[in-house]
Amino acid sequence: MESVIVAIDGPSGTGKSSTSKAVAAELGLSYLDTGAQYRAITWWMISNGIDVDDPAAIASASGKPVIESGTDPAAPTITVDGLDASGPIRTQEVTSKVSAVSAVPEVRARITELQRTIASAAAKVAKGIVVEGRDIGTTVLPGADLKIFLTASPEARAARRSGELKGKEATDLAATREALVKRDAADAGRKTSPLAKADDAVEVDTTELTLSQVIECVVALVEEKRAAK
Ligand SMILES: Nc1ncnc2c1ncn2[C@@H]1O[C@H](COP(=O)(O)OP(=O)(O)O)[C@@H](O)[C@H]1O
Ligand SMILES: Nc1ccn([C@@H]2O[C@H](COP(=O)(O)OP(=O)(O)O)[C@@H](O)[C@H]2O)c(=O)n1
Repeated sequence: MESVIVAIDGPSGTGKSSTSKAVAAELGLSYLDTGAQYRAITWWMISNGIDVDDPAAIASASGKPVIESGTDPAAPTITVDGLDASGPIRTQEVTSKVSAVSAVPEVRARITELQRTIASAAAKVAKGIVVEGRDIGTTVLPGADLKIFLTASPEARAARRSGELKGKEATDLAATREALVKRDAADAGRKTSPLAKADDAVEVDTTELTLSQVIECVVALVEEKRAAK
């Protein structure tokens, strides 16, 4: 069977990671979380004292960290210079600074190249890959076999996110919603490969859907594409 490349994009909290992981696991595909890569480079910048509001400083350091992603959907990994970054990349500090770092063109060029290398390797040696992010369908893999753009209301997304944060870092729903809307605006408003739906992407509004329903819908779309290949 030929390999399949699936691109899943959308704003924060629409269900990209949970859906992508489950679809990849169910169909025996690899999985790549590109947001984790942008978070990892942001974590490295913070840890190395680089001012995230100084795009020139970020650009000149952007080639330094070695970022590696493990693509098993059952146990995805992310390391920076060989160190496990899976915990530190989820802090509120990284979340609040990632949009500034990911808007720097040199950062995007470097991470995009890494993503394309991982996707083409998976297409050669495995059944294919599900890649999730913001610009996968538009910029990273414009030739993907299937492109999905997930959406959901800001209220639903904030409720999902604050449910996750409970017990970890105290935050209320309004603050979560505000931070999320601000990040969407930064991601959609940047010059280089902004968050956007590709013209040929299938849009799925997940506001009123359960996670299982979204997974089922995407699995059906992938199987349809595979059958037509
Ligand atoms: N359709 C859904 N209904 C309810 N909760 C969902 C749904 N999709 C995802 N979630 C939950 O919302 C949170 C954010 O999902 P996630 O997959 O991390 O989104 P994204 O990767 O788009 O930011 C997770 O806790 C996840 O379990
Ligand atoms: N393909 C991508 C993926 C993420 N990103 C950036 O990385 C950030 C974190 O992405 P994420 O997918 O981990 O975010 P959540 O949806 O999990 O909150 C986004 O807000 C973007 O700034 C990007 O610019 N391009």
